Amino acid sequence: MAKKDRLAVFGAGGHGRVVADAAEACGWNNVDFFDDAVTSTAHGPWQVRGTFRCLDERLDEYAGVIVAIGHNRRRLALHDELAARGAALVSVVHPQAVVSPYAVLEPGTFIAPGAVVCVGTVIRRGAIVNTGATVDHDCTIGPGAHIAPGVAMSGGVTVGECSWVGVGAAVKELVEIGTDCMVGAGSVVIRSVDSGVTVVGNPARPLNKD
Ligand SMILES: CC(=O)SCCNC(=O)CCNC(=O)[C@H](O)C(C)(C)COP(=O)(O)OP(=O)(O)OC[C@H]1O[C@@H](n2cnc3c(N)ncnc32)[C@H](O)[C@@H]1OP(=O)(O)O
Repeated sequence: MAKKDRLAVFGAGGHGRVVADAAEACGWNNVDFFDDAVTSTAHGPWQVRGTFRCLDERLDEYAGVIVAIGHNRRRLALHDELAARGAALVSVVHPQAVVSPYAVLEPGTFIAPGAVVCVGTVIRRGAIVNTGATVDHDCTIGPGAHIAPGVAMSGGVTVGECSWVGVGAAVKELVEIGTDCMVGAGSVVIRSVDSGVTVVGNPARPLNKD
């Protein structure tokens, strides 16, 4: 495998380490972290090279940049800011993910090991399809959305911007999940979900905390 040199990962948390690990597995040489909160320079096998400002000053040194922050809105905002500054935003697809050649991955997406992305599906910028999640045919996963580990998504599902489908959830075909939604862990979504709503359970219903 030809090595690609060098990748900057913004966000030195747990998700960032998963992305760095996958990046090495798919051929990136020299993976560096940047983070505004983490002060230590050693980060497991990797180094934290500085803050967002440091990254901004060194964008020319990186053939690839990806934002790997768990918070969906923040990840998407930083992705867009880096795009405006001319960063070479890339996707990272683990070699043990299966992605149809007839799927579209926009820049800044992360596809984790064991994930499956089927024909006709579009994964918009900054979205995550996490470990072992399956996204079947003709789905649209919105900008900054997160499909958590083990989700089973049927065909033709739409997930809006920055929504989070929780670990192990199942989503019926053609369901539309709005923007900034939260689908609880293990939920079974059989009806569309309005924007901004959290749903849980089987069948999934809005979570009313009153
Ligand atoms: C690599 C990674 O680690 S990726 C991370 C993956 N993690 C996830 O996917 C987490 C998904 N998050 C959840 O499921 C959360 O429980 C949420 C967001 C749905 C709710 O969280 P909170 O707002 O903190 O709700 P809270 O814990 O207070 O629970 C409120 C009520 O909802 C219930 N509830 C919470 N989550 C669920 C769920 N997934 N399914 C069914 N009921 C649930 C609780 O039992 C509680 O009910 P009660 O009032 O009768 O006791």
